[in-house]
Amino acid sequence: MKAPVRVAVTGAAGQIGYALLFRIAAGDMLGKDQPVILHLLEITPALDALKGVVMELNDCAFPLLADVVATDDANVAFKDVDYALLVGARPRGAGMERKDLLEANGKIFGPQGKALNDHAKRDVKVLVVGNPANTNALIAQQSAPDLDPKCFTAMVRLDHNRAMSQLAEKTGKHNTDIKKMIIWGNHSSTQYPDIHHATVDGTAATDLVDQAWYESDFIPTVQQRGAAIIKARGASSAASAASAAIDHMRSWALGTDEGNWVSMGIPSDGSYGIEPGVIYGYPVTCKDGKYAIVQGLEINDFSRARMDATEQELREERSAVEGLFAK
Ligand SMILES: NC(=O)c1ccc[n+]([C@@H]2O[C@H](COP(=O)([O-])OP(=O)(O)OC[C@H]3O[C@@H](n4cnc5c(N)ncnc54)[C@H](O)[C@@H]3O)[C@@H](O)[C@H]2O)c1
Ligand SMILES: O=C(O)C[C@H](O)C(=O)O
Repeated sequence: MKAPVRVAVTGAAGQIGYALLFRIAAGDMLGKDQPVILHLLEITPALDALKGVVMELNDCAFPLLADVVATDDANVAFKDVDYALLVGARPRGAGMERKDLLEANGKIFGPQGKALNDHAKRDVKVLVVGNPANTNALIAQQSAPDLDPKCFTAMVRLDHNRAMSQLAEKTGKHNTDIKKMIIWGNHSSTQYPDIHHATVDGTAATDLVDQAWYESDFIPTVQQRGAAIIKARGASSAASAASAAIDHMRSWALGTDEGNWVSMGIPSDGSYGIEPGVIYGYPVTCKDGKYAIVQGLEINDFSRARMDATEQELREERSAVEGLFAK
């Protein structure tokens, strides 16, 4: 049996937390041979609710769950952690854009970035889920000067999965037939779901669907899917968000499949002409616990305009939060 690894989850008593913890403890994220110690962070008023979640985790008698730490202190929650899923943040309501949450949520991520800087393992893998995820990840990263910026990522995997599901439905195929989907940019309504490199059961996706459907149906459906779920459910996505978080971390830790890639929000290194530093959705392959941007893809004018628009939004969000980077 492997030695246990430490996995921090913030907002552990929230909706996504409730859909996430039990799957991590069951081995869905890091494998059925990897014991985990869960470190659960909540705000003080939610500690009673968190106690109930811990009771339920214990009641599952998971073979892989080695221990649980439940706390309202980020310094305790991030002590020696190998993985950190930063979920704890307010969700948006109907009629809001995710960036409207920056004021309420941005201030959470400076102190948490600093606590990760001071206490986490030096190769910690951080996934920010709390919205607006890309810019919150930037705040955390900028507040952790002693950690490699590559430790910090934001979730666009839910968008990636949504895009695969839409394309599968349209072409009458299964999700598993879709390869090489891309979500470029921000987890927001400017994100650019790009099918120019995608294949469906080995055939180029662009040969199977027409431009009108791509432009006027597929792209807006994927961009607006979060809002559509809020409208239908009266609450933001939770189980699908938790599932995407599991997928993101599993790909990063255990690797991507040969001949395929996934989308991750990562600090831009300037690839594809994107402003260095902003946390931008890119196609990546993962191996040995590291991700690498897929290079050399041909970008046409249609894609370029959309990649630039979502980059512009990320630059604007960055300008709005520079005061929130913790020293
Ligand atoms: N990136 C994505 O694809 C994606 C998808 C779905 C939801 N989200 C976002 O995830 C976040 C959480 O959603 P939810 O539905 O679980 O919300 P929720 O309100 O059900 O739960 C959030 C939890 O976070 C806790 N919390 C608040 N501040 C905290 C802090 N400083 N430290 C620790 N915990 C804190 C709250 O007490 C609450 O229990 C929201 O911002 C939502 O918009 C992102
Ligand atoms: O849309 C939201 O606010 C929640 C989440 O980011 C989603 O995409 O479902």
